Amino acid sequence: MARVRRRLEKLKLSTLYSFALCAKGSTEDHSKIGTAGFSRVVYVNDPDRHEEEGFRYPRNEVSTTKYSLVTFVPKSLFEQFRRVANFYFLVSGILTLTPLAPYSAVSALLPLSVVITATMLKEGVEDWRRKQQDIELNNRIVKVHRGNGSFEETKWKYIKIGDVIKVEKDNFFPADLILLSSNYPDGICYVETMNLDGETNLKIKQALEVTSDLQEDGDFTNLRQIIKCEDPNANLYSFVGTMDYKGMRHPLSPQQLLLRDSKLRNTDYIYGAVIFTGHDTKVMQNATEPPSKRSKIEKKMDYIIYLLLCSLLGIALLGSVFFGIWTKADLRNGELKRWYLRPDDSTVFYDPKRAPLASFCHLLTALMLYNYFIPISLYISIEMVKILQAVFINQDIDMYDEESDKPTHARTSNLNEELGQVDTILSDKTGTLTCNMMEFIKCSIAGTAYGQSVTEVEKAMALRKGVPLGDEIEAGGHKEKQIEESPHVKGFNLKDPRIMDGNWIHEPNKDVIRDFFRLLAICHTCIPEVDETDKVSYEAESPDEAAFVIAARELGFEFYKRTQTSIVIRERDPNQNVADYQYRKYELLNVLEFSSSRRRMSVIVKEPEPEGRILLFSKGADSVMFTRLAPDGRKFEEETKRHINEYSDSGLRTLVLAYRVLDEKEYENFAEKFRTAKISGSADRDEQIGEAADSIERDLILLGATAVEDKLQKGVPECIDKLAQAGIKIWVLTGDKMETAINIGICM
Ligand SMILES: Nc1ncnc2c1ncn2[C@@H]1O[C@H](COP(=O)(O)OP(=O)(O)OP(=O)(O)O)[C@@H](O)[C@H]1O
Ligand SMILES: [Mg+2]
Repeated sequence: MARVRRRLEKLKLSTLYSFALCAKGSTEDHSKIGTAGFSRVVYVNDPDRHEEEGFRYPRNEVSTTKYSLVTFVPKSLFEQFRRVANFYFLVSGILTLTPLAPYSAVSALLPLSVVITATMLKEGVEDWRRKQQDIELNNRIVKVHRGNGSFEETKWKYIKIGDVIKVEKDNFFPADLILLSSNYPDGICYVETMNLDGETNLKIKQALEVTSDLQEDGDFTNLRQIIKCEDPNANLYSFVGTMDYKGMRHPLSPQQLLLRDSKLRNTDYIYGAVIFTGHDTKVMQNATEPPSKRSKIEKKMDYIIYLLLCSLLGIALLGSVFFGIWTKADLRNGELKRWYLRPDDSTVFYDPKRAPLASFCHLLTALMLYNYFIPISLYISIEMVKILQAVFINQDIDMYDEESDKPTHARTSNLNEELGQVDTILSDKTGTLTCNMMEFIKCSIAGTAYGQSVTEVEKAMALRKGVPLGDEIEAGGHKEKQIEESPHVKGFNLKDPRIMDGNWIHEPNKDVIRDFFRLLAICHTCIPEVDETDKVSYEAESPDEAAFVIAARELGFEFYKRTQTSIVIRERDPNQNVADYQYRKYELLNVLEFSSSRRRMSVIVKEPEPEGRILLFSKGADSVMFTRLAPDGRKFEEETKRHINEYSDSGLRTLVLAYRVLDEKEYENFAEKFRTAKISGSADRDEQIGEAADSIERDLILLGATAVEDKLQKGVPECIDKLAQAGIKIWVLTGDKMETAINIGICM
């Protein structure tokens, strides 16, 4: 559900682009920078100055408990007496203190206090556990700069705004930080945000180029920076701010923001400046007080108790009325026919005129006498049943996963019975139902379809139609030979002798094929990692993009190196020895980042000499890309569209690739507009950036389309089948093309 919520949030934030990896120096012309809306000022490496200047920021100590020592008793008592029955027992308990009580007050108040104490104890224990967690968290250790380049181990709770801290591999960030540098020369680091959004793929963050050379402890001795940024808010995916450093103002984006509760991975260490602490951090801003969940049964129970209460009142009322009438008659006649009804032989009631009063007092007594109607142990026994149910659930061997050695875990026993009442399941698709391991399986280049592998959806459909999965199956509208499974590279399953092993050079449209794979090798935000044997692997935020760079590598266009201002690709000469490489260094001018609302991303690069052209490479959803083609860039439009439809019918995720050559003048115009938009602090900054990007991503020339498969996880179809048999509806959320989604749905 958290992921679903995040996604809805993502949709809402659709206009917030973050053009973070923008490569060109953005430091010029800082007179234009506005800082409207940036009320938070952080003096980096000078934490004491905030107080002197009158800025009050919270401490980094956090508390997630519901109660404190002082509030525990009143607050939890209040919670207890919000339950109807408990409140009723309280009232009737108080009444037993009066002389009207038919029994001693102890016998009414004792059981009530036992019930209340037991429940309060349970609350207290749960809250104590939370407190222990907080204490553990607040006392974790991190290295903080204490002047003269020395970093001292300090407890998390003592961290202040403006501190420079050093976080080491596999540790959590103690507060929200601005990344200053890492052990990598280009200032990148990898972050796992599982605690924030449940995603397991690593995210890449990158420091500003001006700070990324602060590589050693000693470099921080005289460091002075002023960061101005937005106020604390709960939005995990947006951040704007500026950093004044070395006499220049630089824009900050989510790319430099490291969030509390995320974890540093695959990076030895990073240096960061603290900008939000404690309850100001984004993750704490997101934490709402856990609502006390009430199951349907509990709500129904309240109704039943009201009903019982009404009957009780009815019975007591009826009894009292007759008591009044008969008593009056008896007293008047002086007969003692109904001796058992006669009021006490006291002066107050022993008078026929006082019969109504006697009757009223009888009502109160009756209410106390009959209160066993409402069982006081009701809540307790239901609580016990639920605890037992939770124990059974935890021990259920059918719900134990051998692979990960994990049993089920009932985190809250309040809602057990609700499990049987579920009628709709909302689920995320990518990564939840599917493996999130993209495989490049087909592509359409210059109107020709390549790739003969068979997708899961095609197999499922063939099976459904009763077509044997033999030599030939109908796939993608034309007959294809099914090729034997051979061990293949992870992320790459394109099988087509026409383009493999450098054979693409003999294809009629070889120039388009070359541009297609160059685009795949350049237009993305992946980071390469070269090992000792010169083998390249990739880290990517988006698994789709990882599949693209792997495909490009397998076909001889290896994305080899990325700096903030360049991309190097290593091309294998198709005519020559495999070991022969040609290095092509592209100057990276701008990255127009992907966002869910733009549904596309672009990269602007300058080719190496002799061509030296400025190129815009773009990839995105067919719905946005086809409308952006130039009239003379639509040569392969029809075939490509047809192939895309076939791919989506096979349940593949498709993207359209296109490019454009920019002339110098046009680029300069754009670059100026884009730069101004990026460093502006004004409210419509994002629109300005969007507009600038929009103005250049036009008149594109179509190259082709890619098709990537994301297999369903093991057991998903069976599980969904079982759920469907139980009459449970399933809603799946995805950003895929509709046809792809439908076909995967059918496959499920
Ligand atoms: N890296 C990318 N570059 C360009 N376009 C992309 C990229 N990733 C996705 N798209 C396009 O943008 C559309 C929306 O993608 P988005 O990633 O926002 O969907 P999503 O909500 O994440 O769904 P899913 O979880 O299935 O990926 C996709 O249909 C795709 O066509
Ligand atoms: Mg996606």
